[in-house]
This record gives sequence, structure tokens and C-alpha cells, in this order.
Amino acid sequence: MQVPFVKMHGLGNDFVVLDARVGDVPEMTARLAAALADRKTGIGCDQLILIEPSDSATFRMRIFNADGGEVEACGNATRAVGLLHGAPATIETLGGLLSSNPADGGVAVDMGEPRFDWNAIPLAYAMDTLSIPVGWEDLDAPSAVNVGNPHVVFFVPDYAAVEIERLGPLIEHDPLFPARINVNFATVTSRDAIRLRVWERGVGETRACGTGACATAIAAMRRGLTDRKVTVSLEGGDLTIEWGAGNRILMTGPAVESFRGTFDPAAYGVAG
Ligand SMILES: N[C@H](CCC[C@H](N)C(=O)O)C(=O)O
Repeated sequence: MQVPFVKMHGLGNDFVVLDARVGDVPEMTARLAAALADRKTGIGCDQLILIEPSDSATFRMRIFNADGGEVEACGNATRAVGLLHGAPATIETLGGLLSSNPADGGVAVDMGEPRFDWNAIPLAYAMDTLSIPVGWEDLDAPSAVNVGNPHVVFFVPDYAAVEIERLGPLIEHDPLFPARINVNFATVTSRDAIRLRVWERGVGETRACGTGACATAIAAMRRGLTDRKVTVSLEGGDLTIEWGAGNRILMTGPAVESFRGTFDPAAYGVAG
């Protein structure tokens, strides 16, 4: 049996997108998701995205990290499925109800409202999430924000100098973060510009992270470091993030369909 997929990316953060509405898709288990995501033996991607029917939105989007874990939000993938849909859409996710609209420069997404309570991040203890009194070597006093998924944000003088391969996993798996955490290293360069690298929960460093850009922008705005509309520059390119009316986060940026293909579930030890 051959299952169709679409390979897509948002600023180099790449996805394999399956659509359960248009064909038989095997039940998505952590093992299958990780196998499909594997860049050596699978199709290869940062996240596997499964589109399903929804009773409350245009469609439901489920997100599986490369380690197979299902998570609540993925900003770049939200733009990708918005591009695929090709018209305004509401999208049901574990992190809440989002909306996407094709726009100049790609796709505009309403990512919902940020949450700041320690137990909404979540953190293991009651703490001030604007500046958490913790540190890892010379990284200290980060902010934490939940934008559907959990993020910790370190503001540093030189984001490019951070030893992300060593410090990323150390922080991702720290017991302070019961659901683990996406780790952002940011340098604010002006009132409307931030440069960012992200160690993603369940993936590692990616070329871009949409929710990381949202969380970092919101944290910078909360600290008074930037205005309420900024350009976040990641390795793969730029996103525009605005903390807009109604406390909602608006993200605009590109999305690309790379190619289409099919895979045989039997090749992954799964019945079709
Ligand atoms: N690794 C993230 C999910 C993907 C986030 C990123 N790809 C984005 O564009 O938001 C997490 O575990 O919450």
C-alpha cells in the first residue's frame, strides 16, 4: 500500500505532511512517527504533521517531533498547512484553536495568546517567569513563555557563540521543566529586531522555530527590550511577530512545498 505525503518547510524547519482526510493513513504511533522522521532510514524531517478532520475547525493538525513525541504547537508547520489549504482556515491543535491566512510574504497565522503562569509553562516550582532565578554556566535569568508549547528564552550578548549542542539538551531535560522545554538563545539588535537560535524539544537545533520566534518576541516585549512588532531572524530566514490586539500573537512568514511522494507502511513494520 502506498501512502501519499507532502514534504514542506518553513525557513528550513522541515515537515512530512500526511492527510488522513484524503487517504488511508496508518495510525500514527511514536515509533512510526520517529521512523518516518529519521533522516537516514526514513523520509526525514524535523516534525511529522498529520492533518485530520475536525468538528470545531477547518481541520485538525497533529504534530510529532523527530523523537516521536506528540506536541501541542508548531508555528512553521502551521504556516505550511495553511499554504497547503490555500485559503483562510481555522486549525485545531492540542495547543488551542489557531487561524491561518495566505498573506504577502507567505502565510499569516494567529498563534493565540501567550501564557506566563509558572504552572502553564509548566515549571516544577512557583517562579517569576519574566526572569527565572536559575542559571546554566554563564546563561542565567531566562524568561519562560507558553505559546501552545513550552519555551525558555535566554537573552545573550552573542547568540552565535552559545554552545547550543552541549547546553541545549542539558536545559531541555532539566527537572525544572516537567514537560521538557524548547530552548531559545536570542540577541536583541534593535527595538524591532532579534536574532535567534533554537534547540527544539524532541528534535535538536533546527534552522528555524516558529513558536520559538513567538516566545522570544513576547519575552523581549515583556522585558521592554523591543516594540510590539519585531523581525526575528533565524538561520533559515525571517519571521514577523506582532503581539497584537486581544493579546494574540500574530506570526507572518514563508512556507514552501518541496515535493510530493508516497511511502509503504510495511517498510516500517506497520500494516497499511
Ligand atoms: N519542538 C517543538 C515543536 C515544534 C516547534 C517548531 N518546529 C515550531 O516551528 O514551532 C516542541 O516540542 O514543542
